[in-house]
Amino acid sequence: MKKMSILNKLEKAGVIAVVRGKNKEEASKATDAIIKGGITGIELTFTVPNAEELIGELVEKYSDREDVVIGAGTVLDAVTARIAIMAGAEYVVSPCFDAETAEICNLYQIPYLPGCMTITEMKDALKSGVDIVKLFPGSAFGPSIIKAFKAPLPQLNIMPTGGVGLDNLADWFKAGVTCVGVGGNLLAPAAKGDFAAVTEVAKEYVAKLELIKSEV
Ligand SMILES: O=C[C@H](O)COP(=O)(O)O
Repeated sequence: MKKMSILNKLEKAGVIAVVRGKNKEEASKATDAIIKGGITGIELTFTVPNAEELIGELVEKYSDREDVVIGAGTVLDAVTARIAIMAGAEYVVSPCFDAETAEICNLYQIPYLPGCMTITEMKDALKSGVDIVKLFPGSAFGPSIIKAFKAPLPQLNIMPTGGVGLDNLADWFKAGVTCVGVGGNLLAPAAKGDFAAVTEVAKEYVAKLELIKSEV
């Protein structure tokens, strides 16, 4: 089943790179640099101008890479979700939960990862067929919150995003998250045009993740 396969790829990727950029070219080069560094989860955000074009290009470019999973981020409504899905996005991420976006993702059997901060939002997301919630912003809580959320909702898969970096990666995974979203801490050199540095930082995340997974 395609949806399950995408969810499995997200879990296996562990780190999902939240790609922003001032234009399509910067975001494209940053994505290539991240994948070159070994990170296989890409969330191409709709704050990038013409994001849907780039999603289509990236899906095509990495079509022979079974491990690479390319989704759309900062999707605020169902119209944008449909545009992203038609462009080839394999999953959809929002900063907040939107029931209509969940419906359109369910229609096409595409995983929807909405931003949630409360038990009520998480419960509503689960009832709408969501498989992984994005705890956003993760920096507002910290890893210790995972145990508290999972006490009443042990079935919840959580992807914290916002403030996740090399310094707290292990703590999040030890707390029981399914995967994490990482933006600024990974992509900072891209804004200065240093894509080789992005690759090096990505390699550090991959190495750390391997170590964490061998310990968890
Ligand atoms: O939507 C996600 C955020 O933009 C990523 O947050 P971050 O840059 O703190 O990792």
